[in-house]
Amino acid sequence: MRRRAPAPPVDKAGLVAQYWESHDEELLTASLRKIARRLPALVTAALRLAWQASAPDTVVALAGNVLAGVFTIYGLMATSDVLGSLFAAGPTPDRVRGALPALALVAVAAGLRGALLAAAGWAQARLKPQVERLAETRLFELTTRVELAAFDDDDFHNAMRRARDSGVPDTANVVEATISALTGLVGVLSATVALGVLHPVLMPLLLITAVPAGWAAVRAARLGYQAFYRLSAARRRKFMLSDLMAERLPAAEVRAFALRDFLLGEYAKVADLEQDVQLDVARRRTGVKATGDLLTGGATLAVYGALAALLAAGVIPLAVAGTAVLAIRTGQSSLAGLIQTLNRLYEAGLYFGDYLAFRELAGTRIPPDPGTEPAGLGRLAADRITFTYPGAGHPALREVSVTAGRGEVIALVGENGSGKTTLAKVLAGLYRPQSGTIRWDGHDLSDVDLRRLVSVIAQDHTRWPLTVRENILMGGPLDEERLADAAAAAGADEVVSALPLGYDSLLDRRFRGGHDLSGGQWQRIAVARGFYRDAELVIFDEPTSALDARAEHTLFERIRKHAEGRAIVLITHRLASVRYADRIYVLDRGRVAEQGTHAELMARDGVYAELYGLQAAAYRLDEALPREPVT
Ligand SMILES: Nc1ncnc2c1ncn2[C@@H]1O[C@H](COP(=O)(O)OP(=O)(O)OP(=O)(O)O)[C@@H](O)[C@H]1O
Repeated sequence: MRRRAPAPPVDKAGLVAQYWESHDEELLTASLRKIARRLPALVTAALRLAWQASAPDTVVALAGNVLAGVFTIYGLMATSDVLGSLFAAGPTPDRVRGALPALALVAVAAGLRGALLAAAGWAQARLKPQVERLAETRLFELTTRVELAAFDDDDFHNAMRRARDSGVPDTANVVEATISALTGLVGVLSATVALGVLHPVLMPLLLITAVPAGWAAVRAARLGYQAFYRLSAARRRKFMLSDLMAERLPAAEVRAFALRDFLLGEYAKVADLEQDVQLDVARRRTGVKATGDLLTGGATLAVYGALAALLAAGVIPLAVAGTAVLAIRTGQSSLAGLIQTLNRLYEAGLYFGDYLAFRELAGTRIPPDPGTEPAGLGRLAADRITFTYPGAGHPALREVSVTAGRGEVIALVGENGSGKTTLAKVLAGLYRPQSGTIRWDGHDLSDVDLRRLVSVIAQDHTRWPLTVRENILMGGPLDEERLADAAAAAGADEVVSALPLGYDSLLDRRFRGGHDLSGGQWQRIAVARGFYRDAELVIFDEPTSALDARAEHTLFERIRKHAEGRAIVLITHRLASVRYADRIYVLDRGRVAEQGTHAELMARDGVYAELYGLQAAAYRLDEALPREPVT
């Protein structure tokens, strides 16, 4: 069974919250207890990922921090000995001399602690890019493997965007925060152990001073999330406005419709709101920090009072009291840091959770392993196939049967939305029909590996931001002769010869030296891609929609020749160009309404004849118009 992600929450304005905002409320309301409950699972998952990214770096990062903690305790104990010698009775030079061995130990402990922390810090820094890379690679391994239909499922899509935009970056943050939390924990434990060894009564003193600092850290973090939450709708609008003002695609319309002042005005409104909220947060955070500092000051006073009382009562000697002050300071900063880190870990953990959940979800959408690759294609036969897009109310294809044999050109025609593109994608194995069968020389389509045998020139083909050569080869091996033939067949050779670097020209204006092409020129490159691939089944989905009349005529001729030794499925609205097709299927609202050769369909005088007649009449009308220029 497929797992569906929970429905996105709806915000106060009635808008469906965006995928990047889904955790804001959770962050806003998370209690320390809730944070603590989630931590073990989070830490385990983070450490597992860190281990997979680099076992040696994980070991060094963890062991370095733990050992540094041991040396902190050791250093504090040695400090106590130093103070004990200094505060002992006797002449000062003797006391100093007596303190020297312990002082040397303090220096050694500090040096080793520093070295261990440096090694752990280095390992931690090395882990970050490795974890990020691993997380990203795993994500893309899945996004490129899941069935195409998953991309039509908006729950899947949202889960993927969340995992990609926040999950991957926060994966490294979770690992980093886990190790930092461990560092903080070791720091707190070391100080606590040191205090306990000095005198058990000293242990609670650490808590007294740490609580206000911890409270201030959590409160300040909450205020930050609240601002983030309050600004979520504004941020969404700001993203949209910044895209409109600083992206290439809308740039022409921004100028043509004189939208500059309007957009800047809208932007100012959002920016004002954002600024107000941020200033408000800054003011409240300062208040929280001041209160925290004040309370910490009070608590410190109380601790010193307690120490003085213990000293006066003879419970602890002066040297122990001095060391206790140091230990409390060490523990205090570790504890404040630890609480902050746990907060960070929890926040990053929510997005990391999304990443893990997406990986699980994507695992359920991976098609079964394809079988063996057939040697060639004799006949492809679809029998009464029905296909409904995920979430769609009605089928895009109903009980459709078509066949395409080697050496044949079959044409799919019909009005917009009649199901031509959907049928082509189903025949190519990109979508699996819910019922009916498709057989490739008798083998069910799901049992054969078609990846190298089918070529689809999509109607909405991608304008790959790569070089011309890469756009045509699409990762395939280079065969210069075939490349030249494919480019010539598609009319892309003319495009290439006009570019300064020929096949090496980069087709992306966002990079230096990049070029852009006209719609028709892009289409020629896309068609060349289809010709270059030595496929058994080639699907051309409106390959001439952007071509001029001459190029269109030539291309249809080439497609016809290309059918030798393979099967061609051609989708087009130019009915004059399908006259030569071996079979024409006329689709109407997802069904095959008519089929046959051009002559048969004309004789039938049905939908095809009507559409053909309309197009022909338009040309005849045009021919009948006066040729003199209109004055
Ligand atoms: N990804 C999708 N998700 C849901 N419905 C879709 C999707 N793609 C297409 N449809 C719907 O399926 C039906 C068939 O669409 P299809 O693209 O196959 O039509 P077509 O005959 O190729 O149209 P055109 O001539 O405009 O290219 C339409 O009702 C369309 O709205």
